[in-house]
Amino acid sequence: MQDFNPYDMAVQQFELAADKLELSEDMREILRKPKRELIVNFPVRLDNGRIKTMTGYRVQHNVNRGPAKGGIRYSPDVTLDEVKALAMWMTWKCAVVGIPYGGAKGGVICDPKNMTASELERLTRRFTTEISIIIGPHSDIPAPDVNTNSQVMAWMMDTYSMHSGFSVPAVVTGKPLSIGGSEGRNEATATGVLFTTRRAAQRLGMSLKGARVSIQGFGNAGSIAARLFHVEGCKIVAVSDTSGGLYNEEGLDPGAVQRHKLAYGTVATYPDGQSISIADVLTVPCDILIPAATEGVITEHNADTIQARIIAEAANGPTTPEADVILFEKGRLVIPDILANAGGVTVSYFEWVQDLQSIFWGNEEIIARLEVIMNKAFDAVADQADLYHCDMRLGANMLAISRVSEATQVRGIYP
Ligand SMILES: NC(=O)C1=CN([C@@H]2O[C@H](COP(=O)(O)OP(=O)(O)OC[C@H]3O[C@@H](n4cnc5c(N)ncnc54)[C@H](O)[C@@H]3O)[C@@H](O)[C@H]2O)C=CC1
Ligand SMILES: O=C(O)CCC(=O)C(=O)O
Repeated sequence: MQDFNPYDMAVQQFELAADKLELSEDMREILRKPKRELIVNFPVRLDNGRIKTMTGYRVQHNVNRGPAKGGIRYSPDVTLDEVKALAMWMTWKCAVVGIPYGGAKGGVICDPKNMTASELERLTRRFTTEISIIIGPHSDIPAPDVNTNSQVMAWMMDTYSMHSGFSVPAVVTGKPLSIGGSEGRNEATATGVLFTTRRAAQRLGMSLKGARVSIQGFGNAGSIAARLFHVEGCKIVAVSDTSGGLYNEEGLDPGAVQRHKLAYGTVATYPDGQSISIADVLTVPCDILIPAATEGVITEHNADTIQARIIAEAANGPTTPEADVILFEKGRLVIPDILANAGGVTVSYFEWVQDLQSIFWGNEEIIARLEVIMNKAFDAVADQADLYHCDMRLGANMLAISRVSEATQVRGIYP
């Protein structure tokens, strides 16, 4: 894993699709690099009175189909190349589900688990000020990602609004409902994973009732997926977080596991299951695997041992191109990240539209609209994959890249 570079991987995936599309070298030159990369170093006062200089990034990959859109992550592991990869994947994701955005992503190198709420608030407010030169409701709209949540979005919205002199709710999505957030956004990523998995299961003639599900990562995407798949009738046989994994072939109660995590900080010590390693969660006997943590976890070293029939990528970039080849040869159906987890950004789009109009929709309407978009995108990607006899990642990337390339072409390139 030492040499793993998410941006190299994203470019490799891009070139595979560009080759298949016979995309011109000129167009590749435009699409392969991010449009803007902002690096900010900024001081944050810690609770002990000391100042720590933090480094953060905001990268806008492409804005030809609309304003840049994408989450902000807080983690000690954030790098510029990771943010560049995530921004590129956002461009393809928005194109594949047909919402009018380009792609962006942001991140701050920090250790949020060892920071107090007031330190995180000061960090967020200062970071927002630093990147306010490129974000805005019509230019670049952040959202939550790893280790950020609706409270962080509220601080971002408030800080941006303080500088504007009036409230600008549409500058971020994933906000609390009380300040212009949307019904359904918190559950949206996992809901989209469920909708696309349902569609995949239908294609395979597989029932979700009683299907065994293993989930890596138990945060926003993973824990809510556990709940929704459980309600769907699936058996959640394994879960994990950074402290370890847990397996129970009879099925875990996601609500009880979540309460345990809230009380003890991890799922790994939940008593009603057998402790397994973080790596084993990917390879336990199951029908559906949901990587919902981080990049580069399914590689040529473990792809062969994955038993799931469907791999629904809630996480961004969990599977390397080498692993994709193995999984395809073994007949595993991978629902690629830019499709499987696009429910999050789709409901973010609904939130932004509602904020701009100051008219708000009910949860039922949100879910119904989301299902239409996810099903349509799934079918388009599956048809593309069938047509080109390739896996769904290549199908999704081809579809997305052709849409972005068409928008770029039609807008014209200044000589
Ligand atoms: N939150 C959202 O709306 C969206 C999130 N995603 C992606 O989903 C993934 C998870 O994001 P969130 O759930 O929002 O983050 P989160 O911060 O709420 O949860 C992340 C979870 O992953 C666990 N984790 C991290 N590294 C791990 C590892 N190596 N092995 C096992 N567990 C590990 C953490 O302990 C935590 O439980 C990320 O790839 C993110 O980019 C994608 C689309 C939207
Ligand atoms: O909701 C959004 O705008 C973006 C969420 C995100 O960062 C992602 O889809 O990876």
